[in-house]
Amino acid sequence: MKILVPSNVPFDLTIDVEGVEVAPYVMRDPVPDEHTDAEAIVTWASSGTVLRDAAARLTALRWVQTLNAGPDLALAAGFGPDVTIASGRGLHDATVAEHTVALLLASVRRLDRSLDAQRRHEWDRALGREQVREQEMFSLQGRHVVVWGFGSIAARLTPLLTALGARVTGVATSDGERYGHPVVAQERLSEVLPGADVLISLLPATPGTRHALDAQLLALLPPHARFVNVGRGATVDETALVEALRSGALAGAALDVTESEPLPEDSPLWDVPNLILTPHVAGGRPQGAAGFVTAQVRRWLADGPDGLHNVVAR
Ligand SMILES: NC(=O)C1=CN([C@@H]2O[C@H](COP(=O)(O)OP(=O)(O)OC[C@H]3O[C@@H](n4cnc5c(N)ncnc54)[C@H](O)[C@@H]3O)[C@@H](O)[C@H]2O)C=CC1
Ligand SMILES: O=C(O)C(=O)CO
Repeated sequence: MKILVPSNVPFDLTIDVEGVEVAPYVMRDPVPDEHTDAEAIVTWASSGTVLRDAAARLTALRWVQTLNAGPDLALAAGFGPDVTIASGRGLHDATVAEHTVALLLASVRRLDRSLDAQRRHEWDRALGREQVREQEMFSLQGRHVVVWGFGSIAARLTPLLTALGARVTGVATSDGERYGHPVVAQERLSEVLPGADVLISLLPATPGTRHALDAQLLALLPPHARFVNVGRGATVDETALVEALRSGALAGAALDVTESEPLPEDSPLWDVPNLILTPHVAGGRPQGAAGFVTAQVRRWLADGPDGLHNVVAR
């Protein structure tokens, strides 16, 4: 079996399995002609162009292993029906969960205002006084946090939130349990949101989640609430979000992801005062990628597509 593995990633991706030829390629460049007979390819944060090139030229391809938790780019690349796509679900749980907590605390403690004041060399005690106003700053102790798109990352995030004293309601595609946590179906979101202090979205980008958070749902959140998005930007109607933040219908938001990335220079999101932005950095590098891919290769050799974990398309 021949598997294409990127040679220019800043983490260990050594795959050493008997009977497997590892063919290196440079991520962001087209796959070299001598390796277009590969049966499998490992990708990480690859651009759509490279993935589409692979989809068009790798005629023997049967398996795409992305190291991203979100499979959206690989799914959109147009791989044929004989190609199994598996995601890197689980490889980013710790970093994304911690970044989510960082964004949430930054928003509820109005860290953005303190940092602005620091840059101006101002000791802004008004912030301390505003702490007593519910709208501005609050503690997570006893608060209700709704986590929408409850999966692997949410399972890692939940104990961090409960350690801060928050109560977590998970929302998924159907009622039941995910990773040992009870979850409610997305149809019940409108019942849950009026009692939420925080809404965190970890929704993947799928045709069904486009602009899932719209003006109607935003209007259900109480005015002191915060919204944090670490899933995908396309799941939010950004025009409605900006309107809710500017009108005071929503006290604050923190986003690691936006519908267009990089965020266009003329986007209104840059200048909304109660909005914190980080440039899609929650995930960073996958943790334990070499061990994960090696295990996936062994599963593939033993059972083919049926053996793979994290299959998102087949
Ligand atoms: N900002 C960043 O750097 C990163 C962002 N991500 C994003 O986080 C997402 C989640 O990652 P994981 O937890 O690993 O994925 P996961 O697949 O374990 O969990 C996603 C959950 O969302 C649920 N879901 C899908 N559509 C839904 C809907 N309409 N309503 C309610 N629930 C719905 C799924 O059933 C699943 O339980 C990824 O798809 C990716 O877009 C992931 C890693 C890094
Ligand atoms: O893994 C993902 O899906 C990410 O967004 C990381 O960049």
